[in-house]
Amino acid sequence: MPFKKHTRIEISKEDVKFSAAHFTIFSATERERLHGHNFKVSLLLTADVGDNGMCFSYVEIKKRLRALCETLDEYTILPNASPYMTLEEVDGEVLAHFNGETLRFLRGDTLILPLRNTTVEEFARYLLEKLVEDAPFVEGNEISELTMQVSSGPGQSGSATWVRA
Ligand SMILES: Nc1nc2c(c(=O)[nH]1)N=C([C@H](O)[C@H](O)COP(=O)(O)OP(=O)(O)OP(=O)(O)O)CN2
Repeated sequence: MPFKKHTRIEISKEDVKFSAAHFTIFSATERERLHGHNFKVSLLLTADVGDNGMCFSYVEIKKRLRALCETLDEYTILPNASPYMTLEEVDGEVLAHFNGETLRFLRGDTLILPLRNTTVEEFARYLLEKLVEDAPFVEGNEISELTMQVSSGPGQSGSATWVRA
């Protein structure tokens, strides 16, 4: 029976992470208070194994994951696609309007991302989409599946998966 051999590479290193402040919005009227996490980022990758017994050096993956984490590190992260909150930038501040109140943040401390919420599942989707944008990396290494996982603490995480069509 014909079959194709794949290998799975997992990168799950303590220093592949980003520290950020956020608050999860649960409904039009309910949210958490602002708080922070060290969000840990892991990647599970499926690719073909070459005749040299390797798919490709996972150093390349770690380099990209660390670079992606650096873009999110040490910010208050706000979603600009929330169904319940609107953002506006005024005089060097970001004003977040939610449920009749306004939260104010210094623009320089804030990262506004195309997310619906600042949840682990949305962070995972965002980071996966950023990684897959690197077509030479994905195409060049015959990667067939990628699963990006983001954890807000031990025992809780969200993930997003991309499968080659
Ligand atoms: N589906 C999701 N639900 C929740 C998320 C999320 O990202 N996706 N996030 C939160 C909160 O932001 C919070 O940071 C995590 O919730 P909490 O359980 O309070 O986290 P702790 O690290 O304090 O875990 P403990 O079990 O309380 O130690 C909520 N929901």
